[in-house]
Amino acid sequence: MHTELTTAIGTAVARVEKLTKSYGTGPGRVDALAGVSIGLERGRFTAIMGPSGSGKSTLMHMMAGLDSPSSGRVWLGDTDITALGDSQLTLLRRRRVGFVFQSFNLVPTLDILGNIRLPFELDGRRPSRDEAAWIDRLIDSLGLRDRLGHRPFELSGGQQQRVAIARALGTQPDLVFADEPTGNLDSRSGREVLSLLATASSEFGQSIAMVTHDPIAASYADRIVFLADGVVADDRPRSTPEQISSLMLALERHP
Ligand SMILES: Nc1ncnc2c1ncn2[C@@H]1O[C@H](COP(=O)(O)OP(=O)(O)OP(=O)(O)O)[C@@H](O)[C@H]1O
Repeated sequence: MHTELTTAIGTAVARVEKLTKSYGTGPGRVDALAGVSIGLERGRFTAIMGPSGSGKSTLMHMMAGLDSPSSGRVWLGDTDITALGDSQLTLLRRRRVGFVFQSFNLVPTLDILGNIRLPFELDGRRPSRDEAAWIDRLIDSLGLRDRLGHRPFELSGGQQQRVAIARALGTQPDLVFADEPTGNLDSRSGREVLSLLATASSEFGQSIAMVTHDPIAASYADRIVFLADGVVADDRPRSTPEQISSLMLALERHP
């Protein structure tokens, strides 16, 4: 039993146990998460799906240390992040977590290279030689080489999201959280971004957790965790968009 538990912790890049989050009190109380226990495997691309209001963003915020749960525990690697204070959480997010948002969240006054290097700047250090080589490789594989001196507003949405991906992958974080990363993109740029995320995981072993309600986006993931009403309603290996759509429809009809 003890060995099994140790193994489970060793292979999970992140883990939540009996996680609950409630907003408000009394009759107006909303139980956004009502007892979620899951582990995300290291090096895998996991999608978190579910109808609107099912608790996806809440779960992501708890796992990324952006908000604290009402009860339960969250581990990133073997760090119990529910035990950390604000300044420790800030450092953890900066060093061990990467973020890709629907709205790109690039800094408009910095050029593309400045945006990609921002996590290092915030950490008060320059990339090491190996990290600089890795960033260089990302710049080429994301097709950003001839854009480095441009500002974000000069780039298309798809290009901006590629910058955000380079920024998130640059520090080789334990886990990259992607929140509806294709929500603001046309379908072609969206597919490109999804392929890049899938490649980051399959080729470079980057662990990724993506929140989405798009079955096509979720079909790029190795695993799909379905939430409904704040609990895990289903948990599937890689599936087709059609299979994912019918599961979503069933959840929306019979939550
Ligand atoms: N700050 C808050 N105050 C009150 N209620 C909240 C707050 N944040 C979320 N909720 C509620 O918690 C529940 C889960 O919200 P959450 O944003 O996690 O869902 P979601 O699955 O991400 O939805 P969507 O797909 O629409 O973004 C919803 O009922 C929501 O209204």
